[in-house]
Amino acid sequence: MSISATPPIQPFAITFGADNATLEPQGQVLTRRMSDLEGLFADADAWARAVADGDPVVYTVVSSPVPEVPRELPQSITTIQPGLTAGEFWMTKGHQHPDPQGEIYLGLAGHGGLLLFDGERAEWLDMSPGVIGYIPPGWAHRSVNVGDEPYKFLAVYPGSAGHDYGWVLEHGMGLRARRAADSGDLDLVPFGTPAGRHRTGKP
Ligand SMILES: O=P(O)(O)OC[C@H]1O[C@H](O)[C@H](O)[C@@H](O)[C@@H]1O
Repeated sequence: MSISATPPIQPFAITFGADNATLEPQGQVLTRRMSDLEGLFADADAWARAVADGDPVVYTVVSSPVPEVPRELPQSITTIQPGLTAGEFWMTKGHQHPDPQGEIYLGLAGHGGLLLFDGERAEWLDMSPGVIGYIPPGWAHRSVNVGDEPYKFLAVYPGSAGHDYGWVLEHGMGLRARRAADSGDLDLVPFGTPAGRHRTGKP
């Protein structure tokens, strides 16, 4: 069942399906394909090839029926597929809240990271099942799947926070999450690092 409640909302329970990270009742479902992530990966040519080569689903966001309106507290479960685009881990678009308000994430499955950027400082929170990541007001945030399985997390956020995607296109996110070619480990590199290069300048 997919519904979207209208305020005033009556108290209700949502059943969380742990196996597939489902919500019942369920609200909107958002699907983001590679073509929706234009301008976000360091290697624009690799991004364009991935779009041409099937335009894969990178992540989905399943919301509860609680709407994004002032004073409500919507929730959603995001599932990011595992993948790499020219060595850069698949990720969400990332956004800033136009109305600076906090948000919490809870890791549910897989291995991910929460990249936070306030315009000057960047922080990385390692996310796995059971970890709560806190996003303070004023920090843009992007989630990244750094594992080989789908990374799933629950988000709870103020309904009036909003999503500013232009901020990330303008300011970047401070860091990029890459898979090191030699070790296969997570390598966080400065945001402006050319695609295919490491912090040390190695090819
Ligand atoms: O909005 P994106 O940057 O694409 O991130 C995907 C989603 O992540 C979390 O679930 C947020 O709470 C959602 O509001 C957001 O839509």
